[in-house]
Amino acid sequence: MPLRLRPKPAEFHVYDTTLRDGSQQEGLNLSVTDKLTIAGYLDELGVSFIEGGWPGANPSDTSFFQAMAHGDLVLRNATLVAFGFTRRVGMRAADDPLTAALRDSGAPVACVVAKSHDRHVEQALRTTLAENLDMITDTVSHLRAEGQRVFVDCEHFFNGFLENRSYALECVAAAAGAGAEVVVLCDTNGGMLPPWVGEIVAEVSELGVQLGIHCHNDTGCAVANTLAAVDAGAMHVQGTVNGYGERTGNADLVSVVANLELKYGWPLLPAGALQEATRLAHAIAEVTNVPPSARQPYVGLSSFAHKAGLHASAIKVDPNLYQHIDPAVVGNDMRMLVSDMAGRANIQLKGEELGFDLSDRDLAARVTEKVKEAEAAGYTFEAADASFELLLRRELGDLPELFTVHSWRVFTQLTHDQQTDTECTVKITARGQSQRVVGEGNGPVNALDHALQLALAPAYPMIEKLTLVDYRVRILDQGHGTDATVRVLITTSDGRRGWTTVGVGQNIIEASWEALVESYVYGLLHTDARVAAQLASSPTAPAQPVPAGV
Ligand SMILES: CC(=O)SCCNC(=O)CCNC(=O)[C@H](O)C(C)(C)COP(=O)(O)OP(=O)(O)OC[C@H]1O[C@@H](n2cnc3c(N)ncnc32)[C@H](O)[C@@H]1OP(=O)(O)O
Ligand SMILES: CC(=O)C(=O)O
Repeated sequence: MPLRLRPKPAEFHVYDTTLRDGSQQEGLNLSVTDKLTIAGYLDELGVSFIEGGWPGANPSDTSFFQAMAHGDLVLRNATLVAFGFTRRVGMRAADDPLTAALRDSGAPVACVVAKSHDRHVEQALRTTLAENLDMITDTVSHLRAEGQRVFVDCEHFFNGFLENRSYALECVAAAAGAGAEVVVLCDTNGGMLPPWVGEIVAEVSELGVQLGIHCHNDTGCAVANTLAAVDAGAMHVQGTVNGYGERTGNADLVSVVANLELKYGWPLLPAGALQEATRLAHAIAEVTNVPPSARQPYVGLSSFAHKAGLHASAIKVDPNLYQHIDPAVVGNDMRMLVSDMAGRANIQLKGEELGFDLSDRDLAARVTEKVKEAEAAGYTFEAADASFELLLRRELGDLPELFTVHSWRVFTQLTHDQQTDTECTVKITARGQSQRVVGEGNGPVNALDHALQLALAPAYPMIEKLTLVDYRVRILDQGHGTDATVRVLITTSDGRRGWTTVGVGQNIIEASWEALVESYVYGLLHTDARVAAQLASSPTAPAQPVPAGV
């Protein structure tokens, strides 16, 4: 059925405010270097405008604009924007130091935030409605006369429109009349819903002014509200990468753009740039140090992860049966999850992903059964791809015995000087060499890890390159207190990539040991040249082994 879609306007702006509104998010703090790095990524993504911050408001924003003017980063796609507010009450724009900071920022565009809600003018600015209109006109005219392009963000526009429609419209008209290229209608408190935004934007469009939209996500509708505004005539969308921003954040610009490119069919970014969206969104998250949400639309780790057996069985026939787009279009990947909800198809597809042929229905059914039994006992393979591969290899008879553990023991004591020290003894045979080794550590897992490494190093010297990088414990049967069953997930790295293994037990040390041993077995299989050669000569060797990542 053909859907109603607005044709792309002749001019359309993708405006990013990650560096300004995004950095208003609680816990998100950017240095000048961070800002330059993020600006580089945004430019690579190909947004039309990058709002760099508020020059004059704080030293790091001022320095950022100085660094940009100095050529520390040269933008290839985007135009830099400096953000600020209208001149102060009772001043001339030409005399206001913050207007001067905008003018002198070196940015070709200034985005000026203006009050457009009468109550805000009277209560927050504590001035008259007429003075606020003059502040808008004076500031925009001054900056235009000084040669800057000007956009105006009308703060609290939607609430203002609902309370005093004619005044809100007067603010838009004043901005446009003074030379603002785009007047951006802001849902500053984020309380709007798509039908309201659509209706109001359509009505404001009648002024014949180029309109933009800036939405916050307080109703969970920031992206939907942005699209409603676009449908009603907006030609400029503001948002932030990963939806960063004040309170619940801003419209996620990647979702907005992906929707417009892929659903509306509007080319907005340079050719090929959307395919970099997942990489760039994650790279930006690395700089902001805010863990990316796995469930983020389009670019999240789970955006194309399939868990349910029914889904996988259809995906085996055609991935599009359970996906709204091809993940590659946004640079993401389909992932098959293995869990107790898996059917044969999940296991076959996951096996294929790892390079194993599980087309044999009986074999796939056997592995599925094993997975379900293990998951019922508390194991989880969704988060532990490496343990799933080992389970698969065991079932295929394709797991050589790399070492035999005869015994292990852990001993923690409080010393006379009130320190605890922990010692672990393991007895292991590896490549025909039997050893009894003692490892020390600051706790039992650390000591087990040291002892295991020491015991394996003579037979497998490369084991020293493997490091435990993450350790997570979870109680499975809450309410059992200290005799509960626990699940341990361990992530190990060889310096280039990581993998996760799982152990389960009523004894936390036993569960840790299991996960630890699995992590070293997996590590040796994938990093020790002699083990790899041994595997390659095995009759059930996978066609092209693909290491599982974390
Ligand atoms: C909706 C938004 O998110 S807009 C972006 C908001 N971002 C920020 O506020 C971050 C950067 N802000 C700052 O560093 C500071 O607030 C500054 C430098 C801008 C101003 O600092 P101060 O001079 O100490 O003022 P303060 O922050 O306490 O109050 C804001 C002042 O601006 C006035 N003001 C608010 N909006 C506007 C506006 N659109 N135009 C002109 N003046 C305004 C307020 O009435 C208040 O005036 P007052 O000092 O006479 O009370
Ligand atoms: C301008 C802005 O950030 C807002 O109104 O939310």
